[in-house]
Amino acid sequence: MHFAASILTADFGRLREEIQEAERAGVDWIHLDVMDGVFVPNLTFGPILVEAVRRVTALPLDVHLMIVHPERYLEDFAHAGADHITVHVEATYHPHRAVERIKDLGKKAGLAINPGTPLQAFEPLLPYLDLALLMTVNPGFGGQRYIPTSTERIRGLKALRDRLNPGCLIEVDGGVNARTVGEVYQAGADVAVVGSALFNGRPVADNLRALREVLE
Ligand SMILES: O=C(CO)[C@H](O)[C@H](O)COP(=O)(O)O
Ligand SMILES: [Fe+2]
Repeated sequence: MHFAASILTADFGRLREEIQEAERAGVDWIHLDVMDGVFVPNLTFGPILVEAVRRVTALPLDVHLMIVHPERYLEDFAHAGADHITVHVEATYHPHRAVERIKDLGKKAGLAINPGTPLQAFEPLLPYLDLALLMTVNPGFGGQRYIPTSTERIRGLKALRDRLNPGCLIEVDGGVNARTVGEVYQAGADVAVVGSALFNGRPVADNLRALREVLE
């Protein structure tokens, strides 16, 4: 399983050090949570920060857009250095158009769904996706508890993915920690986003090792 480190709960006053520590610890991707205060009840950052992070790491930048009408900003995030761009199916009238635009920009395209959205929302678009992101908390904040019914949804998504697009990665986001990572992995996740279980004041390497030990 791959780990995408979400910087949402990192110390932004020492973001360079936090990211470089995560890179040395062996995380696979850096996950950037973009929030607009409309789609979710929180505000974070935009392309300027993605560009700054691009300058401090060579790891793939996995940009999770929690913003309404994300098509307005796809080009900006692509130019800022995003490698993967994920939009929410609930945030746009035209998710297929957004996914095609991301691929035209030369980036890997992801589609995300909220915990309250039926899995079937993935069905028409799965053949076009590089990433299918399943939210396992309500988007907006780090450090929330994993919603237990998500595990069955991961299994369902894996069945859909295996049938419609075996090359698409299943990414799970929210509440992944040493207590939940085993069940997320067994249910079929390829990538786990981890925020507060990695950036919490303790060394990132120790935190990542604790997650990997569960999987062994
Ligand atoms: O998209 C997100 C929240 O909307 C974050 O990626 C997610 O919450 C990660 O943080 P944690 O691992 O602490 O749950
Ligand atoms: Fe996220």
